[in-house]
Amino acid sequence: MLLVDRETMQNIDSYAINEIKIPSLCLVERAALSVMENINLDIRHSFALIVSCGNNGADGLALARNLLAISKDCDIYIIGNKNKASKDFIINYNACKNLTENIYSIETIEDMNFLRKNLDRVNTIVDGIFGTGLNRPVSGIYANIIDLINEKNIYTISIDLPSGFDANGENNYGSYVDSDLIVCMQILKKGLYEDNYFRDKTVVCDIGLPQIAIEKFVNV
Ligand SMILES: NC(=O)C1=CN([C@@H]2O[C@H](COP(=O)(O)OP(=O)(O)OC[C@H]3O[C@@H](n4cnc5c(N)ncnc54)[C@H](OP(=O)(O)O)[C@@H]3O)[C@@H](O)[C@H]2O)[C@H](O)CC1
Ligand SMILES: [K+]
Repeated sequence: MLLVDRETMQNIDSYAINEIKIPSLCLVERAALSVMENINLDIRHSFALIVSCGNNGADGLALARNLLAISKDCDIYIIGNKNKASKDFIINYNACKNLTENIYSIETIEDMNFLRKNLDRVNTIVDGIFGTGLNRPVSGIYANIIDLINEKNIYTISIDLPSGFDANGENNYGSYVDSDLIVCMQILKKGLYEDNYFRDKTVVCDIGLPQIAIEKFVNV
């Protein structure tokens, strides 16, 4: 079984993008579509996509775009500073803005109260807050939102990793999303494998990272 830690996954991603010249946006699109393939669209019609502004969030917004394209009901909640957003996030955000008005920034207590109420409209939450970029304990509004997701007991899908969970399984960063399904990109992250509570909920999906990029950093 092929496993990677956070740093190795980041090396593979960046080698594929910077050396092999695979457009990052294509990987994000594949990631989004791989999540979509794992959603039962016959029963899931209403979604809350909760994202922050990195590429885990970009995957979430690309998924929102694809769900909106087939007329699914999507509320998009954004945490963090959009001025620091990744370019793949911004591209997908601009498209989402043209497809729905239901996009909300979550910054204040009032925003949190709105989120608490509005989440009851949906039967599916998509967690695109943190993936392999998580590198320190989760605090403030991020921790509050993760706790709220868990309180709600709504079916929740995490993109790549449950937000707040350390990809390496070494650090306790505080709150993490207690997801029902984890759609992990390309290679199983070590932390997910080592704990069968997470492993049993995880599917691993190919997003088109070439074998040559993987073999550069992992003994296959
Ligand atoms: N091109 C690619 O690399 C692809 C990645 N995929 C998906 O993207 C994520 C990884 O994306 P990345 O942008 O590297 O990071 P995250 O989105 O996981 O995190 C975003 C930023 O959040 C900050 N951060 C980290 N820890 C915390 C914390 N505890 N509290 C607040 N903020 C935090 C950090 O930025 P700083 O500058 O603040 O350090 C992160 O950069 C990967 O998991 C995949 O889902 C695509 O799937 C394919 C292409
Ligand atoms: K996530």
